[in-house]
Amino acid sequence: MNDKDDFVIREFENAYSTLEISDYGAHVLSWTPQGQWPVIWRPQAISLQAGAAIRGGIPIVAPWFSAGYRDGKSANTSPKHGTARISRWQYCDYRQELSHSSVCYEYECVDADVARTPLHMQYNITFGEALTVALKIRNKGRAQTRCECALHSYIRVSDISNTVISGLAGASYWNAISGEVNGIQKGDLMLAGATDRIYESVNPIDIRDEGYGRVLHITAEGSRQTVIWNPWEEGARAIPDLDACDWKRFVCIEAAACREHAVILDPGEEYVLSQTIAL
Ligand SMILES: O=P(O)(O)OC[C@H]1O[C@H](O)[C@H](O)[C@@H](O)[C@@H]1O
Repeated sequence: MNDKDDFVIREFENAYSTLEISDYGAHVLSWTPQGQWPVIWRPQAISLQAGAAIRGGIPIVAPWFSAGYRDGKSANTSPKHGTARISRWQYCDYRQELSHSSVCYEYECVDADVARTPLHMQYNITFGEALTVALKIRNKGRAQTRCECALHSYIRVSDISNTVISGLAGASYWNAISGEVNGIQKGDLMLAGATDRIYESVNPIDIRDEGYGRVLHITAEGSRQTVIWNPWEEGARAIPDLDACDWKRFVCIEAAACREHAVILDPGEEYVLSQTIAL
């Protein structure tokens, strides 16, 4: 296989929306409902490089989150956020129905966090009036294993300072920046600085965006936590693929099963994590 095969980008369109997806990482790059601003944010120039993660879109984080987690604390596993987002996935299928279309990818992963048990991953992307991404993970090995995963969606907003995130009120969170363990979300969330929080909540989330005059509804299934991330101005400077003001144009809302809520899979067992984004 040569580099050209690794970096295939596919574009799909139906009566309701358009979708762009890269075989490398099975990475949704953008999703745009007809007549709307894009809902999934992507940088203007996508940088595709073997071994490097694509910025924006929906990175698939698996089979570990961040540097992994073991014995009650962060581990030191590399690459960050697992191998799924920096591997070529097998494009399997495209189907068009009346109300939606779907795309399917598969990936054989041999880098499970514990016991190096092989995992079979299947990823289904369904788009129409809404977008649903569903990651199915099956333990193909003979031993029990654990894995972490997240659907790391970059949600496009007109301006992060005018964006109201609701649905998390009362939830406790781990603040990965300050290290605070039991923060409690008071009311709606409006970001005012670098944010990296893992909420103990799987409640539906609404994103109210005055600039675009719309509310996005985000729901998840199989999820155990919700991660909210934005690097803010200074953090964004350290990220090569972001232009100067890009950080204002997205907030990452991630459906996740990570850290102490990692998924334990017996041989042959399956787990599905999905996220749906609708207007
Ligand atoms: O820059 P990346 O490797 O894509 O990670 C981006 C971010 O992903 C998640 O939201 C994590 O909670 C953050 O700690 C991390 O910085």
